[in-house]
Amino acid sequence: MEATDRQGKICLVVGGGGFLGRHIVEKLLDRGYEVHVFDLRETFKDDRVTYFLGDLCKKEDLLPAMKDVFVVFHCATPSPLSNNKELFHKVNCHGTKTIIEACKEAGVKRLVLTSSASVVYEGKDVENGTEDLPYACKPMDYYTETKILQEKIVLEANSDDFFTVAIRPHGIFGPRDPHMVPTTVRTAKAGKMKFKIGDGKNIVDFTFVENVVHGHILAAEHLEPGSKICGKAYHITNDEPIFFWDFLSKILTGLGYNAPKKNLPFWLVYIIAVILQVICFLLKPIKQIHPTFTPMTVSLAGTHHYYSCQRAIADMGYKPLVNLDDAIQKTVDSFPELRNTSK
Ligand SMILES: NC(=O)C1=CN([C@@H]2O[C@H](COP(=O)(O)OP(=O)(O)OC[C@H]3O[C@@H](n4cnc5c(N)ncnc54)[C@H](O)[C@@H]3O)[C@@H](O)[C@H]2O)C=CC1
Ligand SMILES: CC(C)=CCC[C@@H](C)[C@H]1CC[C@H]2C3=C(CC[C@]12C)[C@@]1(C)CCC(=O)C[C@@H]1CC3
Repeated sequence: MEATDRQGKICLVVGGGGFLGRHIVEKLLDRGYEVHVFDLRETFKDDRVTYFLGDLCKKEDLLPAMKDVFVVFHCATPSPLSNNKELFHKVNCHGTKTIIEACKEAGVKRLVLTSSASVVYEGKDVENGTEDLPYACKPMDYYTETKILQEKIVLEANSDDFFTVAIRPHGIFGPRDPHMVPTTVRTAKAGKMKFKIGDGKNIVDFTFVENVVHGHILAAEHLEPGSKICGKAYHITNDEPIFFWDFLSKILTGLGYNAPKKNLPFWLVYIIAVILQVICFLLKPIKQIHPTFTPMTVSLAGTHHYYSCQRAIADMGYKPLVNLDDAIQKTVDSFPELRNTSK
């Protein structure tokens, strides 16, 4: 899309106050779009942005933000590492249906959903997985369960006059990441990152946030009547699968922490995670506990899960803008507050 074509076009980023959302906002502004943000919380101020505070589950909150909007980016979610079944279903399922209703009522024609490559993951190895893989029959957590339902809702809404597409990133990291890097450092500081889970040879995709943003904007600019991307899902990765524990080690050593050297059997850690999950369930009426090591996170740490992005390359001309080594360095440099000062 030419620069002149973008002028006057309004993009709405639902969840634009979050990690990925704010990076999408910044890139849209750089490319000359007018940008609205819709979020529960105002996490930043920018005179170029019109910020709407509200709950995406309420159509009356959404409609004012949708006036004259060219495309909606929906990247809102409750925190993926929480375990609130009701909230996940409310926001990711009911909320997404509400966004679609509001789009149609406001005359918005385009919706780009941030889905997740994890919609096909159920704790077993996925090696160079394509978008044709079936959805997970037994999702490992409520987050994944609702991301599957959410993607189905959005892709099924695609029609001759309402164009939808789902972007499936995997393992997003980068500046202002609230999940990956802070959790890794917190786990290391707690002395729980001394061991690799499994043999340390499981290969995984980690995707730099700027590449995820690039995939989203490419999709929005290809989302036209008759386009082959309409109603489809696309993996967006760095296209550089890496040993999971090599990636974490680069992040940890880059921030001055020791990388795990020894190995623990995968099955042993997984059984401990299951026992922890049962204990947390029994304690729920007394105290909400969110352990870092859950069956899901342990599986992610001990199995292969990397995906082919050939469909995005072929259909949208996607190409990662930042390679993994540069991305890791940019990320480490962006977290001075997480650096190990005790060495
Ligand atoms: N972080 C990762 O590694 C991956 C994330 N994703 C997807 O990327 C998207 C963005 O994720 P992150 O930026 O990491 O999450 P985040 O937690 O940083 O941002 C989510 C935003 O959604 C907003 N939100 C939540 N409920 C809302 C509601 N009811 N109304 C309005 N706003 C609401 C939050 O306030 C927050 O600003 C999500 O859809 C997630 O499923 C997909 C693959 C990997
Ligand atoms: C074992 C351990 C404590 C590792 C520290 C890193 C983890 C916090 C991340 C490693 C893989 C990440 C991941 C996600 C969240 C953070 C990790 C578990 C997601 C679940 C985030 C939301 C998604 O859509 C899928 C991601 C898969 C990878």
